[in-house]
Amino acid sequence: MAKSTTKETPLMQQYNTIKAKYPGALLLFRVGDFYETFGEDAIKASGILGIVLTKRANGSASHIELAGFPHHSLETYLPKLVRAGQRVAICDQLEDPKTVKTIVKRGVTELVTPGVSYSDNILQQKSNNYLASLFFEKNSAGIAFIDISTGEFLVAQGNSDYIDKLLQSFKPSEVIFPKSRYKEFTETYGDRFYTYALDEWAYTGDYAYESLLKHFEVKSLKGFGIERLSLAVIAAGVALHYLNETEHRNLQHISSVARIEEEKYMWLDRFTIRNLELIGSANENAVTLVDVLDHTCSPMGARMLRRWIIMPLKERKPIEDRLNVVEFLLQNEELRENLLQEIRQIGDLERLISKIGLQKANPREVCQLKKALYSIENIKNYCTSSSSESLKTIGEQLNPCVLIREKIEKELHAEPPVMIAKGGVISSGVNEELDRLRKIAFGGKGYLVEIQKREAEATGIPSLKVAFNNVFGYYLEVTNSHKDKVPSDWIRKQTLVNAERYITPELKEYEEQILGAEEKILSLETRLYNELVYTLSEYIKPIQLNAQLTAQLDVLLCFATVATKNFYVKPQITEDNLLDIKGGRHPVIEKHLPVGEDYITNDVYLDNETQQIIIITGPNMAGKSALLRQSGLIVLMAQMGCFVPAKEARIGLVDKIFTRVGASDNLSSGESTFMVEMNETASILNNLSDRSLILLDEIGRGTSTYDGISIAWAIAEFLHNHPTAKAKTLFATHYHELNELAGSFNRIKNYNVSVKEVGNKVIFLRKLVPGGSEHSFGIHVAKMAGMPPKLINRANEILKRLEQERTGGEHIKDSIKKVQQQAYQLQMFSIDDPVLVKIRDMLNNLDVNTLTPVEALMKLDDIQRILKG
Ligand SMILES: Nc1ncnc2c1ncn2[C@@H]1O[C@H](COP(=O)(O)OP(=O)(O)OP(=O)(O)O)[C@@H](O)[C@H]1O
Repeated sequence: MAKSTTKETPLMQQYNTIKAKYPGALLLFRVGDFYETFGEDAIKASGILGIVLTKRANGSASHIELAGFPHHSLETYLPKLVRAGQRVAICDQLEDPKTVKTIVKRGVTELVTPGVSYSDNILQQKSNNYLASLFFEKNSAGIAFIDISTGEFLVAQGNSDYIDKLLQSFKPSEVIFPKSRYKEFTETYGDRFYTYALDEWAYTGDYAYESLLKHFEVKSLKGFGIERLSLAVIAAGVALHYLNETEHRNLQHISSVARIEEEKYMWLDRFTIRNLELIGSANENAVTLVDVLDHTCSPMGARMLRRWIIMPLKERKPIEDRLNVVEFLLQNEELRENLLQEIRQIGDLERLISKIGLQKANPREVCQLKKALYSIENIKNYCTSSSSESLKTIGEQLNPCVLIREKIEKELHAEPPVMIAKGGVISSGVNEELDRLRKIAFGGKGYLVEIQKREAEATGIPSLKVAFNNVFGYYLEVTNSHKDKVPSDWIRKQTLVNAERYITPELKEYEEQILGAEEKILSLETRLYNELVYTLSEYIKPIQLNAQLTAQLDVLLCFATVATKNFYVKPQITEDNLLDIKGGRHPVIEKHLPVGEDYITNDVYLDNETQQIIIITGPNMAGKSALLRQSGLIVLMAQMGCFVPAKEARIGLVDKIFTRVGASDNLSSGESTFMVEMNETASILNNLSDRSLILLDEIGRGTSTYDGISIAWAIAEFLHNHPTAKAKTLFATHYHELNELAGSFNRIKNYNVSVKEVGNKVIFLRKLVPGGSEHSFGIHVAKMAGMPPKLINRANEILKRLEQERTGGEHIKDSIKKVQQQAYQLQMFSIDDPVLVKIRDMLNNLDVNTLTPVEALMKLDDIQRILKG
């Protein structure tokens, strides 16, 4: 902003005072019918919104940048600013400009940030929009998640692994923490979150505790079960403090706070969430599990489905309850259809009731609430009259809130406008004064005709006319021929060529009434409407419960739908320590195979006694990763309460799923990805339990072959010999050397994903069969990738040679040297071809002993490029 050298205008003084109160926020400053931005804000806003940037004088010797848009476009522009990562303070005029002579009072009415927003245009319908508040001490941290658009408020406390996992699962749109902890935060949790750091003073136990007591109007937090979580309480208190700071004061819809009950949910570490591609993927275009499963028909259901996916259960009873309802719904198609039809009518009841709490609901939304409550009543009837105990329980808890439904029905116009200013919101018969004013304002014509008729008769002027103009309002017009009949108390206002215009006290009084009536109607309707919304806000809790139960039903119905669509079966949940999947499929890959290809089903059996660890070898592209992931997904789906893609599945409850995928060297990142891989693997080994499922995909491939084999070997051995936790493990690897493990450890078994060699070709059978596999077929994959035939032939020769040498007990290094020496004699490397000389030199310079498979492939790629010129 250009510095002012002279006195600022009063408007800019007011602007600067307000701007200073909201550091870091872009201030939208209401001036008349526009929201204006100034200085740096204007530069930013014009860039993000593509609106014109102008300059205007600010005092006599300076200028300031300016960009603005009409106030009614706020809903269009605000989301763009917030999505671009801006915190936006909306500054409104707090009094009617018509009623004040000096500068109108202004103040910020809302500070919208990525994590604190309830506008439909900013929020994604199917995802929650969480603000995470984090407070950490040395080894542990407290976290609170708040979604102001739905009223959810959750807290947890634990070590950084747990907090990290929660951040990955809940994907908050914004994370707040104490200012001094910025470095620590990014070091521990990464730099991918939108963050905002707050002053330290808010982070005190007493202040936070008091804020919570005050908000919930309680004497202690015992009722919420969070009293002892001192760090989480601080995080939660600061979350409320932040909402207050962002000018969100009507928070009755945040009606309770709950602890995330760690002991109820399966532990999915962050790699599992990412690697199994549950609700998102590094690759934006990838299809994820939620894309396949989501057949919900309400936004609340869609959001709940996402929560169920990232938080599968680990207690048998609630899982079976869900599965039984899905089974019941599957068997009762008519009920299913009826329920679906009603849920579709309900809309986003959860966010709607939040808006009522925030006093931001518009008349049409209140009308929608009424419709939703009718559907709730129908759902209640369907559920209570069904023969499923679980559905009956849901039905009994649903509350159609008949009293308020009737109140809305009676007081609100059946089809109200979105904006209250349009009028016609409150029905007639609700308020006598409103009815009277409406009669005056809208019944005017009849009244005027009556006056005209009466006066015409009284004066004997048949051509008497009542009309209106802007100069002196309503008047009576008399043609010159009748002028003499005009009564003496009429006041002449205008003389025309052929006529004269008069006003009377009666007309004047009537006119004032009409003009005042419209304004009065608007303010009366607004008052009555606000009173109605206020009454509704007393029903937040039962309506939130309705929303939650409907969402639950929606997800269960969705599970029934996908089960029929995708031929899933009901899994058997047991307390045994085994996994027995027959004919399992990958729920996502099976939906996206090329036309004509079928997904090959596979059996996987694991237990803690005989077959705890399976080493899966097989060529590249055989389907090892798919098999690992499908096993993880089937367990996860079963414990969500969903049917599974298999012929049969017996799932002994799993408490944690860990996934690790060997790092593919990321040369550009500069960090040792192998080191990262080892760190991550170490964290699994420290958190094992007897009911854990571990999926290891090519662990160790990020280093040289022998290192890799040794580490993979040691990990398998460790898992097998762990004194307390016989974690079930699927271990996919390229190293067939690991097949030797089965000889020494009785619970390690070898399997391979089979292929058939026909002549020089490999056909992928994709069946998991007992026994190890002989070789990797990596060269075959190189051929499929289109490498030159000469090169492929040579690679085959080298391979054969190496295998022969190794079976003769020779060291791999020596074998490679021999192969290199022989290379000179081969025709392919005829010395005078400069291209081939270059390739020869490249190969000679390779240190095969430390070469990783990825580097080898990259070298092959280089060679191919050289050959192609
Ligand atoms: N059971 C199956 N039925 C049909 N197609 C499958 C099956 N399993 C895998 N595929 C297909 O094969 C492709 C390769 O599978 P996957 O990535 O699991 O192989 P991989 O053995 O892990 O290979 P690499 O060792 O190269 O990582 C998959 O993308 C999928 O399209």
